[in-house]
Amino acid sequence: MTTRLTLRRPDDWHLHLRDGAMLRAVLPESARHFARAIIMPNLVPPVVTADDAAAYRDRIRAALPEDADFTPLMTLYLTEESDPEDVARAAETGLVTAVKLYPAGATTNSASGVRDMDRVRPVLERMAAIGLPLCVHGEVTDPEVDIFDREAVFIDRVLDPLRRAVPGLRVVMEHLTTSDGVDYVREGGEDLGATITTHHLVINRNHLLVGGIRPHYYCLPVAKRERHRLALRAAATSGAGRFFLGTDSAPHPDHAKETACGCAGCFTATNTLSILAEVFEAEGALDRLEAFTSLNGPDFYRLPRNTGTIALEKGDAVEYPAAIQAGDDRVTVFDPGMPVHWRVVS
Ligand SMILES: NC(=O)N[C@@H](CC(=O)O)C(=O)O
Ligand SMILES: [Zn+2]
Ligand SMILES: [Zn+2]
Repeated sequence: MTTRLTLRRPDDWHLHLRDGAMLRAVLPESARHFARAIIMPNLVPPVVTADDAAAYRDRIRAALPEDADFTPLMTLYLTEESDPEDVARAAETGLVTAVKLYPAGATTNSASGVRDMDRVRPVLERMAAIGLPLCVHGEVTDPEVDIFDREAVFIDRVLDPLRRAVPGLRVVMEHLTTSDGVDYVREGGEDLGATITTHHLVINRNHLLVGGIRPHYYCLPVAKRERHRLALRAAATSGAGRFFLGTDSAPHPDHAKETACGCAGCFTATNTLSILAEVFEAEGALDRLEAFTSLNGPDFYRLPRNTGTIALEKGDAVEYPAAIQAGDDRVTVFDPGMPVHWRVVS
């Protein structure tokens, strides 16, 4: 029985760090284990221009613990006013690693997102020309479409037409939640990748709704049926190259989640690696964990793999805090609902 696991240092290809006191509270939780992370730009106001991204990167660097070895990979929030020149310059100087598409109204802080895809075509064409990836929150916002179908409908109505209209555009489907998404990525060729979160490998919609509504399991895209969770587990543990970890760790103060209209987002930075090791072990795929956490992502993004390593050991159930404190706010840590036995030891 394997009881020790050494992995190349992992990266998180989808992370929300927020700003201010929240940033200072959550950043060490990611920097402890991850070498790099794609930093989501959905602040209020959003990170739209190269100048915004440089200022946010500097605030993140300033909030890092002194001994941390962590590189934020910045993104720009795509709006209908985004300037192709500004985006291209930000990419060419190495300031940004990707651009993020939020359909307007699809998720937390997406009000400035895109309504009409035709209006962002010049930016997307420029991105295709320089190889700058587009990270996509893949849900339609049409009120007629059932929330459990929004990812599948997005693929048909928006993503597939977009990829045909802008050949060569490199796309990451963020936080996949359906077997439809898994199939589309499998068949999508080398310019299409996908992140999968830790929590979507663990919960289905029953966890959210059975026996009482559980706001800390509410995230977007919302967890789906069990068969979709199983498809995600199969994809993540397959070792297949274009699936990689993006935790989508998305902290909200407890008071904003435990309320009549609660925010979407699960905070998983603290215990993600322990949970993932448990999941991969259960699938008989511990030998493929490194591909998911540490190899496939940099390969897709055409960045060097990390050189350092991280070690996990299996033992008694790991104890981690139920919540962390962010200024005056409490932020509940994702509860996988099962004991996890793998702890990060170095
Ligand atoms: N995933 C979530 O449920 N929430 C994210 C936004 C997002 O990634 O869609 C957040 O910023 O809180
Ligand atoms: Zn999203
Ligand atoms: Zn997110």
